[in-house]
Amino acid sequence: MTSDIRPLVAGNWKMNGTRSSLDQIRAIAHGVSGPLSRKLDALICPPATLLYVATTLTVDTRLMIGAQDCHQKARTGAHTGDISAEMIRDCFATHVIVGHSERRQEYGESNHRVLLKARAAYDQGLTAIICIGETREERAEGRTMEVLHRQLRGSLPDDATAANTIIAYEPVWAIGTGQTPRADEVAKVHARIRADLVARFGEGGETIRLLYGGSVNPGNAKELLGIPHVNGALIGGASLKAADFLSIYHAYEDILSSVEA
Ligand SMILES: O=C(CO)COP(=O)(O)O
Repeated sequence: MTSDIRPLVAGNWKMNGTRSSLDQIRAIAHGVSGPLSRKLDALICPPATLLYVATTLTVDTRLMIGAQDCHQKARTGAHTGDISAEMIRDCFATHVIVGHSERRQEYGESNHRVLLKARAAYDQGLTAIICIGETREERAEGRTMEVLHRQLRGSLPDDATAANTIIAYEPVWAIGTGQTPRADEVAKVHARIRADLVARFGEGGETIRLLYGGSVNPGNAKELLGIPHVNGALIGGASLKAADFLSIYHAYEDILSSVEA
């Protein structure tokens, strides 16, 4: 991690969570509202069905709530089944994930569509968490950096800033598999993403948060989150249980105190 960027621990609940899961949201909100919250942000992205109730439950806490996707049209229209950035804002959510590999794969979302979705998020004052990542095949062919460069160039609007954008590097082969890249590989990729952002956005690119996602769990969090240029995590499975999410969140206690020492 880089000491001058405030880290973020974020959970993506994907297609999980019903009303009975609200206890987990409550417990997470309680757990992230202690002294560590002065140095660290926390976000949960529940399914859209729980969005409004989740923001209502967490209104006076340090836990932020985000959505998992939005339509590329920011406000309203004839798009059956879709949710707009305006609707997300109307639920008092502050963030939205766009371009997750599950959406890129299941719905054929292109880089350009992801860019339009990010713009829709900006239009409504939301922070877009833009996901990029290589597949197992692309990695095996040694094309990781090329793929990430193309995704970054194609998915990020020209007016991306540290205030409206977070990048999540999620190797597709690491999602839900229990496999993660080695620490030196994550370090190399994040350094390249940072360099890419600085080349395009200048000084503004230096402070856009870079999250790592893919099989982050309480056992590997300290190692992954301590890597240079890793400014937090986007957690899938391990964010569903408050105890696991909070254990990852608390991995930052040691990391932040060693940075300060
Ligand atoms: O896709 C992810 C978060 O967006 C990562 O999922 P897992 O943590 O379950 O591997």
